[in-house]
Amino acid sequence: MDEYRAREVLRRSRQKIDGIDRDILDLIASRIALAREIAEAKEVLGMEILDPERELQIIERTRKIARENRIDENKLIELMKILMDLSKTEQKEMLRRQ
Ligand SMILES: O=C(O)C(=O)C[C@]1(C(=O)O)C=C[C@@H](O)C=C1
Repeated sequence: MDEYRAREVLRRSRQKIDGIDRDILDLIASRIALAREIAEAKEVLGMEILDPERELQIIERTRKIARENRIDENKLIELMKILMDLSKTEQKEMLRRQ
């Protein structure tokens, strides 16, 4: 790869990463919106916010996907735990405000 091409690859790849980051953040916002809906449903059903069995399913699925894509599984699981923590914080906040 010559220097001209390397600069082009850097520029284009960063542009794609910016688009992907935007999509990831939009998807996180959609995930949180769904968690808010779930909080309402759980309240009606008299269910706890925390569902350890569901969280375990999500973690196991993440582990599988990490392995298939050769991504550090502990890091990816950490990321999913952060997303689930975000949901729970939002859910608690939502129910507190009611
Ligand atoms: O699926 C649920 O019951 C949710 O409330 C969503 C969610 C999640 O973020 O994926 C959050 C908290 C629960 O402990 C399990 C999963």
